[in-house]
Amino acid sequence: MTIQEQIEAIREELRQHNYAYYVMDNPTISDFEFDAKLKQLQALESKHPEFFNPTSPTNRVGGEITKNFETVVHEHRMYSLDNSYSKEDLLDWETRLKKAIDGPIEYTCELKYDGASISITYLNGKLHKAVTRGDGFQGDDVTANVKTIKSVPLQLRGNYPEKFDIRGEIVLPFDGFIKLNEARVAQGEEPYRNPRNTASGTLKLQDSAEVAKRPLECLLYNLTGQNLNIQTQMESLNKAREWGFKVPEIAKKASNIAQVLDFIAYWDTHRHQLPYETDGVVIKVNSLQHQEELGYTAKAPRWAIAYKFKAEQVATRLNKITYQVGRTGAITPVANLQPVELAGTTVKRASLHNADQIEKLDIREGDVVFVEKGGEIIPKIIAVDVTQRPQNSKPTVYATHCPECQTPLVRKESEAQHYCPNDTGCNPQIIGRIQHFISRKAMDIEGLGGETVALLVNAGLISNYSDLYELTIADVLPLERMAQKSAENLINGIEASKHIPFERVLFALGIRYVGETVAKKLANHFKSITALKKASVEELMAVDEIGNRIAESVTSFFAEDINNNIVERLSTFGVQMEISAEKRANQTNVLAGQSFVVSGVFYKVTRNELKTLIENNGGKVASSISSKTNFVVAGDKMGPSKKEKAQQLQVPILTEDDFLKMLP
Ligand SMILES: NC(=O)c1ccc[n+]([C@@H]2O[C@H](COP(=O)([O-])OP(=O)(O)OC[C@H]3O[C@@H](n4cnc5c(N)ncnc54)[C@H](O)[C@@H]3O)[C@@H](O)[C@H]2O)c1
Ligand SMILES: [Zn+2]
Repeated sequence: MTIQEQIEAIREELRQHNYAYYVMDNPTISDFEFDAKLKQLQALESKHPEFFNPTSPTNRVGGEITKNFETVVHEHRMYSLDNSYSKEDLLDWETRLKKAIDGPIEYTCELKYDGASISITYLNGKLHKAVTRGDGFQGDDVTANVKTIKSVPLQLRGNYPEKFDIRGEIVLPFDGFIKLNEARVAQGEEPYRNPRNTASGTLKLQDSAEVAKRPLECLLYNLTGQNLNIQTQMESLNKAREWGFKVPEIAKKASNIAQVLDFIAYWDTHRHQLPYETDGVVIKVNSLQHQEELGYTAKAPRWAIAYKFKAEQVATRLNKITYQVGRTGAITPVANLQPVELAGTTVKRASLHNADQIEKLDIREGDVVFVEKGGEIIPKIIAVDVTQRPQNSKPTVYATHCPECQTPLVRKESEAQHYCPNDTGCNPQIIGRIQHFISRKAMDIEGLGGETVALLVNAGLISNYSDLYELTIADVLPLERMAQKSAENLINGIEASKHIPFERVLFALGIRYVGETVAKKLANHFKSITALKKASVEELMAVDEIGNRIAESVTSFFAEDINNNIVERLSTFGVQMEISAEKRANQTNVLAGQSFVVSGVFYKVTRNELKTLIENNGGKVASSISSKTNFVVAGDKMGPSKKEKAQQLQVPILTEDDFLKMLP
């Protein structure tokens, strides 16, 4: 390969990774590997300036726009940041600054929040538009989604300029990320990999109601605009905070690189106590006058630099690989480690994901492994120190049988995970399913906890959730730590759950891939378990947002006699197996197959009521106008760009009254 071909090959590879990372939110290599490749390219390009190309990943912001949202051109470009990894890098930067600026330079140090960049325009104190960074020149209009974030003000306070852009990072704090993943795992889905990609993926969901359920945060760090009458970066942070934005109080002024290094050293360890992910420090020249003099390169401001924290790593011994069985029978391999301190916690276990991962890294029991806590919450093994491998070491043979019930494991062709197929006879699956059934978002049975479920199963009192409804006080009294009062509470709690609405019962059944939202959709569409049971894969897939995977999972659930028997028993005990008469009275299918976009301010009903009306009558609500939109319901103050788009695509525009007449 010639040097030119080599350069082109790395450029192409990096473009692919940029696409996977920014557009698909599903990177296939680690950031560390990505940065190393980018550095390699930078080195080659600077040695061979004759092969300069303005579209090289070294000269461009990595993101792209998608086709799912309206494209908006940024009035002020959005840049990336140059990276530094050492004191030397920072001193080099300072030297470059001093060549351009006379006199003392003041810095601000801020944390580098790890999420997705956003630019929000405010007009006369009102949120006007929120746009992703995209390729830096233009991005996706995700206003509807950003408006669901509670910490983003829709109306500002105090003395704000008439027009400005504010930039920041949309992040998903750790606790929200963990809860989201617990819910996914409980539904038999693969957990999300890290908060950053999840935040970015959430921002690009089409359904803003779904976005509203995820606890995103928006942390702001930059004001951009004309005549803002602000002199320094520090002042802009303070102003933004006054106007009502969420601006972390962590930022600090520094008058030299030594003070910058103190800030870095402090946060390198203390950042682990923050509720959200950070991956470095951003150092900016404080004076906006100086910033203007320094300007920008093709990709980044010269007046700022990011210092990246090293992901913390330690070496420790892997004592044993064990296998866990989840509620849905999914098998997760777990590395049991020699306990070791990492990023402020003691790590004893690390996730091994699946068989492919173990094979790829050739991870073996007895190996010394490198464990990293990067973007992921659960530490992971990134490499094996083969030089320390014991002489008698043998490659890992992945479990062939369920560790709990000894049934041979199965693996579907397109899936990475192995499963124990013995769903009715495998203890953790039996217990897990009942635990899911009684959980807060499902049947919410008061007085019954996960541990008691395990006790009941192990005592042979129940073997599936329908058995709960036959329990008596006398049955449960002999259990460990069970008194008369708690036994009564338990039985009353089970009795009360007979009033839980059908959509939650459907979720409680624990059909794989049928989470809360899907259960609601299916319940509203089919209205009863009898109708749902009869539905074919095609009929299921005709429901909005129900794909093949869910449809097949539902039909195979009802193909099992044992499941039908359990459902039948629940029904005879009085558990709700259809939507309530009251709900049914408010529902029709007159808008079936029609897609609506709602825009503006309404008088007879609120915007949310309008959306509910559309959905209850079988219609679909979308957030942006496309060729698939059947009607736009326009209230007062509908945005001019929406109006234009509707006219351009010849989508009929209805008034509030026009729409209400469509309903029975
Ligand atoms: N694994 C992969 O395949 C892959 C692919 C592409 C990019 N990446 C990773 O993405 C990163 C590069 O992405 P990038 O171009 O967005 O650069 P970046 O994330 O390193 O830095 C720029 C961004 O930092 C953000 N930021 C956070 N806090 C800030 C603050 N206080 N002040 C100013 N900006 C702040 C801004 O959104 C800004 O756009 C690298 O870490 C790279 O490893 C990974
Ligand atoms: Zn099993």
